[in-house]
Amino acid sequence: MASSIIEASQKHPRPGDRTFAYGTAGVSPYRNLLDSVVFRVGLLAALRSQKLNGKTIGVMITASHNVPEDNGVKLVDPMGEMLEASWEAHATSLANAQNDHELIARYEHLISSLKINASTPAHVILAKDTRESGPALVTALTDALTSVGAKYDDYGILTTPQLHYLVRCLNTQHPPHSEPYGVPTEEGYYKKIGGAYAKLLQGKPRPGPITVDCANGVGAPKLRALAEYIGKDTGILDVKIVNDLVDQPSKLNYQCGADFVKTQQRPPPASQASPLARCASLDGDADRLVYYFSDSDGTFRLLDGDKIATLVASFITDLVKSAGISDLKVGVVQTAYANGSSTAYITKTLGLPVICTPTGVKHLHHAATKFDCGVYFEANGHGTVVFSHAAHTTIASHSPESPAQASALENLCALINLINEAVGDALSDLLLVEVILVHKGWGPKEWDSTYTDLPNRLVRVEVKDRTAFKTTDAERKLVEPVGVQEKVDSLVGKYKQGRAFARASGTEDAVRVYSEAAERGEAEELARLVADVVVQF
Ligand SMILES: CC(=O)N[C@H]1[C@@H](OP(=O)(O)O)O[C@H](CO)[C@@H](O)[C@@H]1O
Ligand SMILES: [Mg+2]
Repeated sequence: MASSIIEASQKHPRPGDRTFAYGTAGVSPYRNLLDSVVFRVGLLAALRSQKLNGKTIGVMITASHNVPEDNGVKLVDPMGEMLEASWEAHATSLANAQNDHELIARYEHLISSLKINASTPAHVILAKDTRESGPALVTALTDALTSVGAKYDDYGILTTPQLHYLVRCLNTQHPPHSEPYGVPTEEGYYKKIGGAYAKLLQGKPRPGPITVDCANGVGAPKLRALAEYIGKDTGILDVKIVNDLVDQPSKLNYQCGADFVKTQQRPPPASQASPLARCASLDGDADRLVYYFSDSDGTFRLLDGDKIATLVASFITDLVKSAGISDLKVGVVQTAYANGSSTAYITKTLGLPVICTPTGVKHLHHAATKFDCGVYFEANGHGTVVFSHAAHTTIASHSPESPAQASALENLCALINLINEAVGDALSDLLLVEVILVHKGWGPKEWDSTYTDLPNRLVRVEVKDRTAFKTTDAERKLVEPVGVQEKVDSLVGKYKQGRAFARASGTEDAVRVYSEAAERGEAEELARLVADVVVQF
């Protein structure tokens, strides 16, 4: 084994003195440096599969919303979740081995310390987004898998959530799973969520046209395929796709996409919709979604992950109640970046519990499993709903006592099929929002008016050493460097409805400062002052 790994690894040498880290979004984003990392992540994927008795592990090659020249890689665990946190360090360890000798030593150390039976057959599935560097990185990955004798299936170009879906389907085909999550094919994905969407819209008015900005990425062909599956003639998914230049890789995420819209607080130039028309943007690998529209007076209105979370949580709460089910706990999970107004709306108006976790969907996902119906979204539009085992069995075995309850129950079952429980999924979330707006009889303005966002500001601060910034309380308070938090607190105290925090980014070499206040000018000022404090330290 060692000799075949070395022989393959020699084709994917480690570049100079770079240090890689497996973090919030896998190893990402890196430019031209990822070949050896992907090779080594491939070795780890096979080990992960062997450790879990041959369960299928996913490898996705993408750098999401980042610039086209970057790329990244992440692993998907058997139920479609992010790689278990304790294994991130193993990925980092293999990625940073200085030479092949050290690589083999670390690989063999993992086998012995994790008690892996090296003769267990491994199975890995892989996919990539539309980046130009994708095919070469797939070669690095498959070279690694071949060198350790792992079986693999290459699914070509997919959205990140489609790969998560496939992993979950493949690992739920047999007992102890009572039924497979779905058919493990791309078509099976469209059939499952498209079918649930059509069911939820039966007898309802059509949603009307929606403009979807696909960030010039993989979302464009996949949304088109989904719309085709749902059927043009049914007229229930009338999408106008913009930013679909998939054959021009340099356009990926350029002046478009969910991250552009959220951070710039403006529509992508290519998305020209009339006032009050629904618009949405996906990111480069289609796991984030934001909505927006322009008001009658032309003002841009953003409906971000917080607005999606509140919409979904309120709909599920109503549906559970209408179905006559009383013992399911619905809750929402957010991060510190959630707008304070959304948190107040969830607790006070919707009467639901909220959990705040550190940034990164793996934290949110995990916390959401504490509820029967756990709705989680990052403000940037990445999120989904997870249903507990109890929720699945209660809903499946519930006997309705009236036609109204029966219809609510049917909708609840269809809703579960519409939602991608494995991971936040822009295509599934898009259909989900469309369904809810139809059921509520709302346009984007009614949805937007549920609560008013507090003016806020997010700034990126360059510092010498971001690791000096250590936080507690779901990243809302700094414990190091000592003394910074007191300064932040005294600034925040001066602003009406003021809130601010600073934390080291997990994906970029910077500290992020977030602020909110009652007035726009105050939020801006607060962010600036907190950023000054950060720079001083
Ligand atoms: C403020 C913000 O949007 N942070 C993003 C960003 O994390 P940072 O740790 O802030 O760099 O990238 C993560 C991965 O995509 C995403 O989960 C997170 O929400
Ligand atoms: Mg993404």
